[in-house]
Order: sequence, then C-alpha cells, then structure tokens
Amino acid sequence: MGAPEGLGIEARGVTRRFGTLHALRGLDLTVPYGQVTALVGPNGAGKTTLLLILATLLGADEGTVRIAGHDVRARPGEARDALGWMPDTFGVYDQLTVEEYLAFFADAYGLPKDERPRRIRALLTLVHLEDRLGHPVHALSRGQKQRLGVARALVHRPRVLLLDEPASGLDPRSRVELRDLLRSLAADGVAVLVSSHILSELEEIADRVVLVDHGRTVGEHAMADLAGSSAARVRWRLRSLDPGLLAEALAGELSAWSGLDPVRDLPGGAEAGPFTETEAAGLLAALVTRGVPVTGLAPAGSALETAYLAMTENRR
Ligand SMILES: Nc1ncnc2c1ncn2[C@@H]1O[C@H](COP(=O)(O)OP(=O)(O)OP(=O)(O)O)[C@@H](O)[C@H]1O
Repeated sequence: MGAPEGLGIEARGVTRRFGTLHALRGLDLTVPYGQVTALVGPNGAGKTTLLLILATLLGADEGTVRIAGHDVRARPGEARDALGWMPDTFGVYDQLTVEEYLAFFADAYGLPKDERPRRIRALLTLVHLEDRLGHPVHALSRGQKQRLGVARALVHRPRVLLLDEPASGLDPRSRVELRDLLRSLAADGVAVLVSSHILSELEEIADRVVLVDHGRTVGEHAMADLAGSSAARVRWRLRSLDPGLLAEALAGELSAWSGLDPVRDLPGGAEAGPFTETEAAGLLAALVTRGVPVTGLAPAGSALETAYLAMTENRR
C-alpha cells in the first residue's frame, strides 16, 4: 500500500476551553501519510486534549480538524472509520476474553463476520499475544493490555493512527517491537501520530516532531534536521583518566567564557556547556594541551531533548 494523497491529519486554529482554562489556544498540526509524527510537550501542554479532539471524542470550541480529509464536525463517521485510536488508559470490558474483546471492536467497525477470526488471529500475532486468545482481559499484565490496545486500534486497518503514551508499561523487548510495528505501518502509508514523554524512544521512531506548549504549536522539525544541526549549542560530557585534573583544567579554560551553565561533576568526568561542535573541539584541544588525559567527549542528551529543553527554557 502506498501513501494516499493529502494529509492524514490537518488541524487548524483549534481551541478548547474547560471553564476559564484555555487547554488549546489556536493549535495547528499536520500529520502526513507514510510518516511517524511525534507530539511532544510538557505536562498540561494540551496533548491529550488534542488527541481526544482528533479522535472525535471531544469537541473543539473553534478551528477545523480533518482526518483523512473528513471534517470531524461535518463527517464524524467517515473520520472515525479512517482512524485508529489507542488511549493512554485501557478501557473497561475487563470480563471479556481477548478474542471477545477484539471481536467486539471488529463488530463495531463492521468487519464482515467471516473475516473476523482471521483478522483477530493476525492482529494477535502482530502484537505477540497469539497464546492469549481465550484469556480474560483482566488477567493480562499492564504491558500485555497495552499491546492488546494496539491490536484494537488496528482492527479496521486505519489510515490514521493516534497513540497516547503507547510505550508506558512496556518492557524493553515490547518497546522495540512497538517501534518496529509503528515504523512498518508508516512504511505501508499510515499517518501515525504518537504522543510520548520518552524522547530517546521518539527519536528512533519518529520522522517529525511537533512541539506543543500552553495549547499552541511552538516548533515543528524533521528529525533528520534536528540531528544534523552542528551549530546548535548543547551540553557536552567529558571523560578523563584523571577527573580531578579535568575539573581543574575546565575551571581554568572556562573562566573567561560567558553564558555557560555551571560545570557538573560526573563519575569519571564532567558535563559542561552549552557549546557548539566547533567550541567543543577547541575546548578539547585546550584540555589536551594542558595535559588532561581526555578519553571521551560527546553531546549530553539527544538532539530532540536539546530542542525540547530550549523550548521549555523559552517558557520560563
Ligand atoms: N476534562 C477536563 N476538565 C478540566 N480541565 C481539563 C480537562 N482535561 C484537561 N484539562 C486541563 O487542560 C490542560 C491540558 O491538559 P492535557 O491533559 O491535554 O495535557 P497533556 O499535554 O496531555 O499533559 P500530560 O503530559 O500531563 O499528559 C491542563 O491544564 C488540564 O488540567
């Protein structure tokens, strides 16, 4: 399946108030087909409110939202048919078996009866729960419930997939499998929007990141651009065979610099910055000239983390 024409999600000027609280203040978002877009922002930024509006479960006060080209207000049924939704908390229906649970959703989405058993088995294989078919949902572990939630979201082969914190509760292997699954869905042309606080993980899954804060979009980047920005100032981690000498030399070298964060001691080294790549290379040369046995110099944190921190810094 190739990527369809147009955008998977197009939200323009979306506002939503809860009483006097403005949860969304004119938020814009586009999610193309064939890519994984990460939705990132501090607690209370409005991510879940936005996802609920996209999923047609909450109304916007103003603005327009299109899912697979369908306006959610004018054509909510078509929008729902096109989208799969995995909320951050698992719903009710605990008394059902895994099979009954998925059959219920397959039925709700109008999947032909004779197609259901094959589809349910394929989905359970996809999320590695094939041996749980007859088990009651309440007997699944938290991570298994998360995986069942992914299967549920995919029951009707949606073209747009929304996931709110999908990796919470997953063990390391399940996280890798979820990552691979989302990548392969995107490769099949699905528009995937995933909200998460685990930035390192998003960096491996996502093609794009949309940063939101205070109910607005405050940044939008292709992940490849973030990783390639050598001009960005970031903190750097230094390691040395002699951490004491490193600390002394750093204090000497950096005393004349302005705009730096305090140097932080780490086991076997220190963290200093923010520096550009060029500045870091100059500092390394100066430390070596001073006789410091440096064994490592690397950016602290990821490119996404740096962009995120810069955004929240602006907020203060
Ligand atoms: N049903 C509601 N009634 C009142 N206020 C709400 C409601 N839902 C959300 N809010 C408020 O709207 C704002 C945005 O909340 P939202 O849950 O969308 O943030 P979030 O970005 O998902 O946060 P987190 O990262 O903590 O999950 C918050 O200030 C929250 O308290």
